Amino acid sequence: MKRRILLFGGTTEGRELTRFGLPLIYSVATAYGAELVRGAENTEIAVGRMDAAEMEKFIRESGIACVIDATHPYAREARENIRAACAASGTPLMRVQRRESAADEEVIRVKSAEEAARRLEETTGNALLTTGSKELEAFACVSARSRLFARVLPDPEVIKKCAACGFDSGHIIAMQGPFSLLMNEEMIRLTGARWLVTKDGGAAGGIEEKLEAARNCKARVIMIERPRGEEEGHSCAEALLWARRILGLSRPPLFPLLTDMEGRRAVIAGGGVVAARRAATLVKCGAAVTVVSPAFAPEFRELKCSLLKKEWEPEDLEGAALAVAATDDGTVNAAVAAEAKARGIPVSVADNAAECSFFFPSLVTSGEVSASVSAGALSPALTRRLAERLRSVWGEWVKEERAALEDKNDG
Ligand SMILES: C[C@@]1(CC(=O)O)C2=NC(=C\c3[nH]c(c(CCC(=O)O)c3CC(=O)O)Cc3[nH]c(c(CC(=O)O)c3CCC(=O)O)/C=C3\N/C(=C\2)[C@@H](CCC(=O)O)[C@]3(C)CC(=O)O)/[C@H]1CCC(=O)O
Ligand SMILES: NC(=O)c1ccc[n+]([C@@H]2O[C@H](COP(=O)([O-])OP(=O)(O)OC[C@H]3O[C@@H](n4cnc5c(N)ncnc54)[C@H](O)[C@@H]3O)[C@@H](O)[C@H]2O)c1
Repeated sequence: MKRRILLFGGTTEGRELTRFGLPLIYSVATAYGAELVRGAENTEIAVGRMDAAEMEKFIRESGIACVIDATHPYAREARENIRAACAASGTPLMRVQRRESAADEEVIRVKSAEEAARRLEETTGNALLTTGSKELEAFACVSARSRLFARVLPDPEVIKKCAACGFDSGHIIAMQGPFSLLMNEEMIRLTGARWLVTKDGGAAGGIEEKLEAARNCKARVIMIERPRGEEEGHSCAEALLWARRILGLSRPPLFPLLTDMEGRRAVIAGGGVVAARRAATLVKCGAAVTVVSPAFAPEFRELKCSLLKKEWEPEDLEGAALAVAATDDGTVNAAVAAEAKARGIPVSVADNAAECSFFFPSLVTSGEVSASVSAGALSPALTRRLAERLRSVWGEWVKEERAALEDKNDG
């Protein structure tokens, strides 16, 4: 049987992961969620909710090599079922989750939809609920129901549920996001909302557009916080790389963007063997290399670069054309990556391929003639082996081809 990835989606991240032609079974709760990924290459769609036992059976019977859980941060039950099914069937699992949105003092933060409803009950004025249909029952306790407008997905089941919760058609906005700032503003105006209720869905959930629209329309925001005690998930890029490595899938080759580093500042965080190897490559390319680290491997003695004996700090990236994060501390590497990206400096992160804005190549040189080897960041060990073979012949080949060209020009 063909080995495939089981992707639990229904979110922006889930949809994003259907774009790469991975062999997927895309599991989604509603027909509407399925509609959104129709036509995705290599993707079979499974509609409907499953409990843990059904998931385990599905995994065992469908040739599933690994599972990606990209369900909504609030879909706690689905997440627990997925975790249990993977543990029971011994299937590798990666959780994909968007980052939490930044705090805003103006926002009233609550723990649950029920608490949001209680807060609304203490207030007056219309409210636009953008928390989705699953949460609607919680708002049934609000006595003046005509104050409430529900923005939900245009799915027949969802509309039925709205009606069951007492929302008549004049109080339902059935539409698929993402919603722009202008659309949010218009909906707040149309409904005369003085309150906007939202979950903390992170950037991909359109939270920024909601918050700004509310500010502009002078509506107050009630935000339902994410369930506590939950670990941060991985990014789509990490999941993509992880799944490709597990299934041994290829990808289009990386495009080697050749850059003139002569005399330009390159900053490396970390002073171990990986840092030394990268420093050597950059020095060979004529870069002015600065290495920041509390300690340095012996390899640095031979290298012409500036050594700053201290822990890395953000200011170290000042004026850099290129950055490399190669400490043995993942938190420091992540901080280097974030700072470089904020400053628009390309950065390679030695312990996390998914966070790289460029990949450090294996460079094979003879004078100014270079070849760059890469295994598409899928197997650095393969890259290294191939580069070593090429290095053993490269100088000779360059010499021979130069001579052949000269013969041709002479003759
Ligand atoms: C080419 C080279 C340049 C250099 O480093 O100078 C290089 N890695 C080399 C060797 C190497 N790296 C590793 C091993 C042990 C592997 C094993 O044992 O299987 C070996 C082999 C060995 O050492 O023999 C471990 C490793 N590497 C990365 C991760 C993290 C991850 O993938 O997420 C981990 C796990 C770390 C951990 O466990 O924490 C990530 C990256 N390494 C890259 C470059 C980037 C893309 C390369 C491409 O496009 O193919 C990429 C994706 C990002 C980046 O760093 O820019 C150099 C060959 C030098 C030469 O000979 O010329
Ligand atoms: N991409 C690759 O080729 C590759 C290969 C092997 C390992 N790795 C990854 O790269 C990392 C580095 O590998 P290594 O073998 O060079 O490790 P290492 O242990 O030899 O060196 C780590 C260096 O980081 C420095 N450091 C620690 N905290 C620092 C801080 N706050 N600021 C600045 N420097 C700090 C240490 O002083 C040390 O010099 C590993 O943790 C591993 O995850 C990458």
